[in-house]
Amino acid sequence: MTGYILAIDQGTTSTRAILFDGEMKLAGSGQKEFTQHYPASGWVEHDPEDIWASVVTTVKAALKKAGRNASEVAALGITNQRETVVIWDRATGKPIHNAIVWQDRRTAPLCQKLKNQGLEKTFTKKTGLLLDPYFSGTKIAWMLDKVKGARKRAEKGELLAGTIDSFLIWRLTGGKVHATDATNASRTLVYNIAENAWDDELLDILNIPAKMLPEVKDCADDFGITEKNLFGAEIRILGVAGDQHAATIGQACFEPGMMKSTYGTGCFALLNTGSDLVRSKNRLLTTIAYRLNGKTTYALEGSIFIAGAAVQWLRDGIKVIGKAEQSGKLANEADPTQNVYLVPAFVGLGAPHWDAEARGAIFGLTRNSGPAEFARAALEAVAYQTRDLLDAMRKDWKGASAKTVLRVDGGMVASDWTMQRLADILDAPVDRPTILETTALGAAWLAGSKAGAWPDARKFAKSWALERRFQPDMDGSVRAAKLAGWRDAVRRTLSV
Ligand SMILES: Nc1ncnc2c1ncn2[C@@H]1O[C@H](COP(=O)(O)OP(=O)(O)O)[C@@H](O)[C@H]1O
Ligand SMILES: O=P(O)(O)OC[C@H](O)CO
Repeated sequence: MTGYILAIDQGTTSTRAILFDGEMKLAGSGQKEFTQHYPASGWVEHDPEDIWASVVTTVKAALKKAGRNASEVAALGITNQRETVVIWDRATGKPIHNAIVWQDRRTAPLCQKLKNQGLEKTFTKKTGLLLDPYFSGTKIAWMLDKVKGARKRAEKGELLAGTIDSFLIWRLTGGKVHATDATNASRTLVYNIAENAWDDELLDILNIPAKMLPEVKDCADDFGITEKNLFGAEIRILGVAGDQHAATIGQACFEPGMMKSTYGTGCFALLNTGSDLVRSKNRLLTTIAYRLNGKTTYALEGSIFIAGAAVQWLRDGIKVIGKAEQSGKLANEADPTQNVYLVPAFVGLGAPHWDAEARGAIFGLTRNSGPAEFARAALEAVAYQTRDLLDAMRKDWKGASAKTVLRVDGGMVASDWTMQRLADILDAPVDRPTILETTALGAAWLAGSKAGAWPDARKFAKSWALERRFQPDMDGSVRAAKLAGWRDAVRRTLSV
């Protein structure tokens, strides 16, 4: 057996396949973007066939780049965009509808109806989540309601449901395995995170037949074997985790109190709380960080919907930059005496506000405000939002000490300006590792350690290497004034 481990990172806008060698170094990779479908305002869909095709193509590309065969791969790990959900035909493997993506807001009326019935407490107590369209459960209910004959067929056992990992496992194993892992299950709104089981009462409320749901396994577990004809040899699937959970593992945040934040399209911060299932009083989510050898580790999560997407807005929306990497330089040119704030509620606000109806706003414009002030406001918004999450985490759990160091990853951490401003606003150090593909690395570690080809968690954690630490360097009174301005801007943006 060789130590080559393959990771599939199935993200919101693209799929990446990465082959790591026995030294956990990148040996080859492939990436493919796919089409985003916006069939109505606030709706976001993916064609599951596009996703499947991108997976097959990128795996082949990664093997080819590395000059390796599938027979040399000891194991495969899958990590995926979370909450996005597919329903497919058990007999043919064909989806009955496009995948409904995590960003999709179509089930807001259903969530409101359930809230009006006083059910949010029940959902939160059992799942650690909130009644927001973000999560999979109401999306499954919507498809069962709207696709003709779907609920009857689901009741007869003809249809299967699952998050993207589950759909890929079904396809990769040629329809032999219908499974998911505990982290993906914990994002569905129908999984009891204290009992580690699908919850009959919640399934009943949403009218979802239990028989359409996958078996829930540990993150490092036996998820079946890929069909030989796909990649030329069978590969064992031994690791699965939602992308933010895989990044937590890839950043080696194995100890309670450790925290990572990933800055891609959105920003997702996870704080490891160990075996403590912390119930947030500040509208953070409680989630399963990972489940290994039957032992569940929990996390508090703050989810921000717009981070790098605000940089895309600078580039594609108001066209003040040509490339994302120009944003830091432009922000650096902003007039320090102007207090311009952007609240990027383009698709509502996530944690800790959860305001689906709020929309983006900009405050503090003067006749001198221009592209530089807009760029600074967009980048600073990411720092302010992370600060709001950290404050909420500290209020919720004593283990989140004032000494918390943030480990960061994702496309946006390439911006030194943003990382420095993040440290300044958090008043805490920000650590950028040498390996930025932490999500894929986390999935690879799950599979590699299960295969016995990669080191255990303790040794893996020792291999984490710092590229640069950003230390806070802002006067306390300046920080306080800036935070007061931000909080005022958010107050004026909220819809209620
Ligand atoms: N140098 C940079 N400065 C600021 N933002 C950046 C920079 N490079 C990339 N980004 C932002 O990072 C995001 C891409 O990160 P990535 O982790 O690939 O996202 P995702 O996985 O969500 O598609 C984009 O929104 C882009 O605007
Ligand atoms: O695909 P990403 O990296 O934008 O992550 C999406 C998150 O998992 C959504 O919860």
